[in-house]
Amino acid sequence: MTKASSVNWQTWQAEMPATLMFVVRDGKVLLIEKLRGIGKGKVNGPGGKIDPGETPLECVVRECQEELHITPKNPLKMGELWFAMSDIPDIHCHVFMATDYDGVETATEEAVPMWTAIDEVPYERMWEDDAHWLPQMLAGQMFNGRFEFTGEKIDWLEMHFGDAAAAEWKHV
Ligand SMILES: Nc1ncnc2c1[nH]c(=O)n2[C@H]1C[C@H](O)[C@@H](COP(=O)(O)OP(=O)(O)OP(=O)(O)O)O1
Repeated sequence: MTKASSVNWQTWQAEMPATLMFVVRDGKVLLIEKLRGIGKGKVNGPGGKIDPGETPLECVVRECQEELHITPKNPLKMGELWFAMSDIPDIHCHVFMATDYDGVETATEEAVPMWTAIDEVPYERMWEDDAHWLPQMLAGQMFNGRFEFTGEKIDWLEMHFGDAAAAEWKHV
Protein backbone atom coordinates (compact mmCIF):
# COMPACT_ATOMS: atom_id res chain seq x y z
CA MET A 1 0.00 0.00 0.00
CA THR A 2 1.37 3.39 -0.92
CA LYS A 3 -1.07 5.70 0.87
CA ALA A 4 -0.50 6.53 4.52
CA SER A 5 -2.83 5.19 7.18
CA SER A 6 -5.47 7.67 8.32
CA VAL A 7 -5.57 5.99 11.75
CA ASN A 8 -3.30 6.90 14.67
CA TRP A 9 -2.49 3.29 15.65
CA GLN A 10 -0.64 4.43 18.80
CA THR A 11 -3.89 5.67 20.36
CA TRP A 12 -6.39 3.50 18.43
CA GLN A 13 -8.72 1.45 20.65
CA ALA A 14 -11.17 -1.14 19.39
CA GLU A 15 -14.80 -1.07 20.49
CA MET A 16 -15.18 -4.82 20.01
CA PRO A 17 -12.71 -7.45 21.24
CA ALA A 18 -13.15 -10.76 19.42
CA THR A 19 -11.53 -14.12 18.70
CA LEU A 20 -11.01 -16.68 15.93
CA MET A 21 -9.98 -20.36 16.07
CA PHE A 22 -8.44 -22.48 13.32
CA VAL A 23 -8.16 -26.21 14.11
CA VAL A 24 -5.65 -27.88 11.77
CA ARG A 25 -5.35 -31.63 11.41
CA ASP A 26 -4.11 -34.01 8.67
CA GLY A 27 -3.52 -31.22 6.16
CA LYS A 28 -7.00 -29.77 6.66
CA VAL A 29 -8.38 -26.76 8.52
CA LEU A 30 -11.78 -26.61 10.19
CA LEU A 31 -13.62 -23.58 8.79
CA ILE A 32 -17.23 -22.51 9.17
CA GLU A 33 -19.89 -20.99 7.00
CA LYS A 34 -21.16 -18.22 9.22
CA LEU A 35 -24.93 -18.08 9.53
CA ARG A 36 -25.30 -14.91 11.63
CA GLY A 37 -23.48 -11.98 13.19
CA ILE A 38 -20.70 -9.90 11.63
CA GLY A 39 -19.56 -11.60 8.42
CA LYS A 40 -22.79 -13.57 7.99
CA GLY A 41 -22.54 -15.64 4.78
CA LYS A 42 -18.75 -15.61 4.75
CA VAL A 43 -16.37 -18.49 5.43
CA ASN A 44 -14.24 -17.95 8.54
CA GLY A 45 -12.94 -19.78 11.59
CA PRO A 46 -15.27 -20.19 14.58
CA GLY A 47 -15.10 -17.32 17.05
CA GLY A 48 -16.92 -14.22 18.19
CA LYS A 49 -17.12 -11.31 20.58
CA ILE A 50 -15.35 -11.46 23.93
CA ASP A 51 -17.83 -11.12 26.79
CA PRO A 52 -17.10 -8.67 29.65
CA GLY A 53 -14.67 -10.26 32.13
CA GLU A 54 -13.73 -13.04 29.74
CA THR A 55 -10.17 -13.65 28.50
CA PRO A 56 -9.54 -14.18 24.76
CA LEU A 57 -8.72 -17.84 25.48
CA GLU A 58 -11.93 -18.36 27.46
CA CYS A 59 -13.89 -16.69 24.67
CA VAL A 60 -12.47 -18.75 21.83
CA VAL A 61 -13.17 -22.01 23.69
CA ARG A 62 -16.75 -20.89 24.50
CA GLU A 63 -17.40 -19.78 20.93
CA CYS A 64 -16.19 -23.16 19.55
CA GLN A 65 -18.50 -24.92 22.00
CA GLU A 66 -21.47 -22.72 21.04
CA GLU A 67 -20.89 -22.66 17.28
CA LEU A 68 -19.64 -26.21 16.60
CA HIS A 69 -20.07 -28.19 19.85
CA ILE A 70 -16.31 -28.79 20.07
CA THR A 71 -13.75 -27.94 22.76
CA PRO A 72 -10.32 -27.21 21.28
CA LYS A 73 -7.39 -28.74 23.18
CA ASN A 74 -4.32 -26.64 24.03
CA PRO A 75 -5.20 -23.57 21.94
CA LEU A 76 -2.13 -21.59 20.93
CA LYS A 77 -2.34 -17.87 20.27
CA MET A 78 -0.92 -17.07 16.82
CA GLY A 79 -1.88 -13.51 16.06
CA GLU A 80 -3.69 -10.24 16.64
CA LEU A 81 -5.69 -8.32 14.05
CA TRP A 82 -6.69 -4.70 14.42
CA PHE A 83 -9.57 -3.66 12.18
CA ALA A 84 -10.48 0.03 11.79
CA MET A 85 -13.94 -0.26 10.22
CA SER A 86 -16.06 2.37 8.44
CA ASP A 87 -19.56 1.17 9.25
CA ILE A 88 -19.36 -1.28 12.15
CA PRO A 89 -17.43 -1.10 15.46
CA ASP A 90 -13.62 -1.32 15.28
CA ILE A 91 -12.44 -4.84 16.15
CA HIS A 92 -9.43 -6.22 18.03
CA CYS A 93 -9.28 -9.91 17.15
CA HIS A 94 -7.16 -12.60 18.85
CA VAL A 95 -6.40 -15.55 16.56
CA PHE A 96 -5.72 -19.06 17.87
CA MET A 97 -4.80 -22.45 16.43
CA ALA A 98 -5.25 -25.97 17.81
CA THR A 99 -4.50 -29.45 16.50
CA ASP A 100 -7.13 -31.41 18.41
CA TYR A 101 -10.47 -31.07 20.17
CA ASP A 102 -13.07 -32.93 22.18
CA GLY A 103 -16.55 -33.43 20.76
CA VAL A 104 -17.95 -33.88 17.28
CA GLU A 105 -18.17 -30.86 14.99
CA THR A 106 -21.86 -30.20 14.53
CA ALA A 107 -23.82 -27.66 12.51
CA THR A 108 -25.68 -25.17 14.70
CA GLU A 109 -27.87 -22.15 14.07
CA GLU A 110 -24.66 -20.08 14.08
CA ALA A 111 -22.33 -22.08 11.84
CA VAL A 112 -21.88 -25.00 9.43
CA PRO A 113 -18.51 -26.82 9.80
CA MET A 114 -16.33 -27.19 6.67
CA TRP A 115 -13.16 -29.30 6.80
CA THR A 116 -11.06 -27.83 4.00
CA ALA A 117 -7.69 -28.87 2.53
CA ILE A 118 -5.11 -26.24 3.45
CA ASP A 119 -4.33 -25.64 -0.23
CA GLU A 120 -8.05 -25.23 -1.05
CA VAL A 121 -9.04 -22.52 1.47
CA PRO A 122 -11.75 -20.46 -0.32
CA TYR A 123 -10.27 -16.99 0.17
CA GLU A 124 -12.77 -15.53 -2.30
CA ARG A 125 -15.56 -16.40 0.21
CA MET A 126 -13.72 -14.94 3.22
CA TRP A 127 -12.93 -11.48 4.61
CA GLU A 128 -10.44 -9.79 2.28
CA ASP A 129 -7.79 -9.57 5.02
CA ASP A 130 -7.65 -13.34 5.52
CA ALA A 131 -5.49 -13.91 2.43
CA HIS A 132 -2.87 -11.59 3.99
CA TRP A 133 -2.25 -13.70 7.12
CA LEU A 134 -4.01 -17.08 7.08
CA PRO A 135 -1.57 -18.81 4.66
CA GLN A 136 1.39 -17.67 6.78
CA MET A 137 -0.34 -18.71 10.03
CA LEU A 138 -1.17 -22.14 8.61
CA ALA A 139 2.55 -22.43 7.82
CA GLY A 140 3.29 -21.79 11.51
CA GLN A 141 4.10 -18.07 11.64
CA MET A 142 2.89 -15.73 14.38
CA PHE A 143 1.70 -12.34 13.22
CA ASN A 144 0.01 -9.03 13.82
CA GLY A 145 -1.94 -7.04 11.27
CA ARG A 146 -3.59 -3.64 11.02
CA PHE A 147 -6.30 -2.99 8.46
CA GLU A 148 -8.44 -0.02 7.49
CA PHE A 149 -11.70 -1.01 5.83
CA THR A 150 -14.31 0.98 3.91
CA GLY A 151 -17.29 -1.35 4.04
CA GLU A 152 -15.77 -4.75 3.25
CA LYS A 153 -12.85 -3.41 1.16
CA ILE A 154 -9.34 -2.89 2.53
CA ASP A 155 -8.02 0.68 2.09
CA TRP A 156 -4.74 0.22 3.94
CA LEU A 157 -2.93 -2.63 5.66
CA GLU A 158 0.27 -3.46 7.47
CA MET A 159 1.35 -7.00 8.41
CA HIS A 160 4.22 -8.26 10.56
CA PHE A 161 5.25 -11.89 11.00
CA GLY A 162 7.48 -13.84 13.36
CA ASP A 163 8.46 -13.52 17.02
CA ALA A 164 8.84 -9.72 16.74
CA ALA A 165 5.20 -9.52 15.63
CA ALA A 166 4.07 -11.45 18.71
CA ALA A 167 6.03 -9.02 20.92
CA GLU A 168 3.75 -6.21 19.64
CA TRP A 169 0.48 -7.89 20.71
CA LYS A 170 -1.62 -5.70 22.98
CA HIS A 171 -2.77 -8.74 25.00
CA VAL A 172 -0.85 -12.01 25.53
N1 LIG B 1 -12.12 -8.61 8.76
C1 LIG B 1 -12.24 -9.77 9.43
N2 LIG B 1 -11.47 -10.82 9.10
C2 LIG B 1 -11.57 -11.97 9.75
N3 LIG B 1 -12.43 -12.20 10.77
C3 LIG B 1 -13.21 -11.18 11.12
C4 LIG B 1 -13.15 -9.93 10.49
N4 LIG B 1 -14.02 -9.11 11.09
C5 LIG B 1 -14.63 -9.83 12.08
O1 LIG B 1 -15.51 -9.43 12.88
N5 LIG B 1 -14.11 -11.08 12.09
C6 LIG B 1 -14.50 -12.16 12.99
C7 LIG B 1 -14.18 -11.92 14.43
C8 LIG B 1 -15.25 -12.70 15.12
O2 LIG B 1 -14.86 -14.08 15.21
C9 LIG B 1 -16.42 -12.62 14.19
C10 LIG B 1 -17.44 -11.54 14.55
O3 LIG B 1 -18.08 -11.83 15.73
P1 LIG B 1 -19.63 -12.29 15.78
O4 LIG B 1 -19.75 -13.59 15.10
O5 LIG B 1 -20.47 -11.19 15.30
O6 LIG B 1 -19.75 -12.48 17.32
P2 LIG B 1 -20.73 -13.47 18.11
O7 LIG B 1 -20.42 -13.21 19.55
O8 LIG B 1 -20.56 -14.88 17.65
O9 LIG B 1 -22.09 -12.90 17.68
P3 LIG B 1 -23.59 -13.39 17.94
O10 LIG B 1 -24.15 -13.70 16.58
O11 LIG B 1 -23.55 -14.61 18.83
O12 LIG B 1 -24.22 -12.20 18.59
O13 LIG B 1 -15.91 -12.34 12.91
